[in-house]
Amino acid sequence: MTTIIQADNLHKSFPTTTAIDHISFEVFEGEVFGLLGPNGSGKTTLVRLLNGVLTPTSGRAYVFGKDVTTDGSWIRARTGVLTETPSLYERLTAKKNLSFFGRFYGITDSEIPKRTDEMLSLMHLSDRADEPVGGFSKGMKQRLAIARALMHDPPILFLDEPTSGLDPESSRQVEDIIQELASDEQKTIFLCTHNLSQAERLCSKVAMLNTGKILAEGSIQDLSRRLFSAVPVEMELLNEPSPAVIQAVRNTRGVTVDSVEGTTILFHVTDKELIPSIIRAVIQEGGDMFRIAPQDYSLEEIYFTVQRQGGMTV
Ligand SMILES: Nc1ncnc2c1ncn2[C@@H]1O[C@H](COP(=O)(O)OP(=O)(O)OP(=O)(O)O)[C@@H](O)[C@H]1O
Repeated sequence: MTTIIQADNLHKSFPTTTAIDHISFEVFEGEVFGLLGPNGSGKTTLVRLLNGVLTPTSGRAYVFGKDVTTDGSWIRARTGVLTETPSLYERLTAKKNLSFFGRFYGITDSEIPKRTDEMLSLMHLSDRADEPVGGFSKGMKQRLAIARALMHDPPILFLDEPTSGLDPESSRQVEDIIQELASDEQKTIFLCTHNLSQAERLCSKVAMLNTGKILAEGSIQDLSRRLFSAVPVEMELLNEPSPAVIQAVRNTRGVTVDSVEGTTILFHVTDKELIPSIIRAVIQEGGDMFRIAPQDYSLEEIYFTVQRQGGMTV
């Protein structure tokens, strides 16, 4: 796995606040990395540091191995940034907006029409290309702003709350685009969001930021394994389980039975890998297994547990 972004004890203080407090993390190529945190936790400051727009007070950060402090313009030529309030020229058409920003990014006049058409098509805006942006819906403006950030074909995209203020349908459309950019175009995506279910759908890894500190970082599976010592499992049988079947589940290593409700046994197991041995034990005792479902912890459960604990203890 190639490291694309690396922060090493990165720290940023303003005269009266510490915005980023000695954080370290890595983002790999093609990842959708979610930066989660409440308002004022330091997300925007971190994006600005990683793009070389702000200088760290101490510590280091590298993008493609280049130091953000000394190689900001080299880095910015390879990143696309969508800020929380994307500024588009309302009186210009979608096409003219993209052409304008394309020129700004140094795309040659001969390449601009092709690139503009590609971007409008990727964002499902081709049929509105010649209309002024002032008449666009919020969702359309947001897709155009993503297109703008992609004009120079950057391998990394920083998206700050890309679906804030959008209705569920437009949000889903933007999420689908983000997913396509990562899977089909191999873009590395750094997604700042408050939206936990969105992060759960999109991100391969998340970092939880609070008052400038990373409280936890990892994939959702990794975080749940580290936070919770057992996986909840629901096992449904065709008929009510016999005492022998219940005992067989109870006797399997790593299992704690919580309750038996009709045809369903609810239990916790210390490791998902023990599930096949539970299935074997039930079948051996003549249980007619109908369904077994290990329940994953949601990102919301993980997030609030981490916030309550003030960080990961393991
Ligand atoms: N230029 C600045 N000068 C002084 N303080 C700043 C500056 N920029 C950010 N801060 C402070 O740093 C902290 C982190 O702010 P930041 O904007 O990075 O948070 P955020 O997580 O992006 O918030 P939001 O979700 O509301 O956008 C806040 O306390 C903020 O007031």
